[in-house]
Amino acid sequence: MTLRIGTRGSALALAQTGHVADALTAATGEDVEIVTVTTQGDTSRESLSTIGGTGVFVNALRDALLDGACDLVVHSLKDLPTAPAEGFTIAAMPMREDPRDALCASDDRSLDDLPQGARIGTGSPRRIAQLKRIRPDLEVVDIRGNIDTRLRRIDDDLDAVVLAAAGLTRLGRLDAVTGLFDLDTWPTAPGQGALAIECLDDDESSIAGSIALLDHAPSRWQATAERAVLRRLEAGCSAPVGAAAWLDDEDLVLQAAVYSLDGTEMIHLESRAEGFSGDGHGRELLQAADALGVSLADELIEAGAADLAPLGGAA
Ligand SMILES: NCc1[nH]cc(CCC(=O)O)c1CC(=O)O
Repeated sequence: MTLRIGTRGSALALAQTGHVADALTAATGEDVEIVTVTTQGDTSRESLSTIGGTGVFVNALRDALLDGACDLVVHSLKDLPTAPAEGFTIAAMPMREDPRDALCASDDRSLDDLPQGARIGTGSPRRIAQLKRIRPDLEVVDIRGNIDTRLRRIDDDLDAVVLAAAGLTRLGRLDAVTGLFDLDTWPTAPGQGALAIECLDDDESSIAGSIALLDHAPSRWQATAERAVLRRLEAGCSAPVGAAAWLDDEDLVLQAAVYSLDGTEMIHLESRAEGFSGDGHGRELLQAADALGVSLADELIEAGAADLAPLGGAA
């Protein structure tokens, strides 16, 4: 049997899918083929919000599954809406890459080294709020496009850009990183650095079982807790919300923050749950991770999170 993996055609998507293909070959011994799915988001010159937000990428890959053009697809988890999709299942979340954000600046500068009024590029409301909080003097410039396009702006018209360390790692561009933000002061997008391998939710098929060999339980616990925060807040991927979970011995620690768009206000809370041990892939720990995220989101709302920023809405 040949397993066909559907992917977007961007350099990052192809790099991610290449890793998954190698891991799948190693784990199953099956032949693996990569099918590039061109999406309207890749070909259109219109802004993403005009053609339906980041959901266009996800939907095009799911259509390829429904059409039988491929057997599984690879998503960046942070770009996947938190609402469960009927008929599809996330059969694996492989071991997560570094979830931190990275600063990429000219002349090897850290954030502290940047001169007054330096121009720094990011289009993410969360990153804008986090930057303004620490360096209100900076001029934040809204940038879009793929990672290489963004990196090229450094030394061109910008002093620095903020990007996910995971994407830079996967593209072999860690050389561009001049600083990394600590998760406990700079929580990132829920699920950042993690991949979701999705297939049709079909009991008759053995594909989900093959894919499940790539699942990494601790990564799934972390991502599940983080995404539960976003889901419970009814927030989209563009809301100024950060969440970070990690294991401290057998405790799952979860921190989450909601920011006002100008960065002047923040609610940042932490919670933890016990008993996350072994490599258990069972439902129970996933439910506990989800419950941890839900209760932390409730505490955020209780503390006034919904008054700080618009949480809902698409990118
Ligand atoms: N929103 C775009 C996007 N989706 C996934 C990544 C990076 C890889 C990841 O977080 O898994 C990026 C780029 C970025 O935010 O720098």
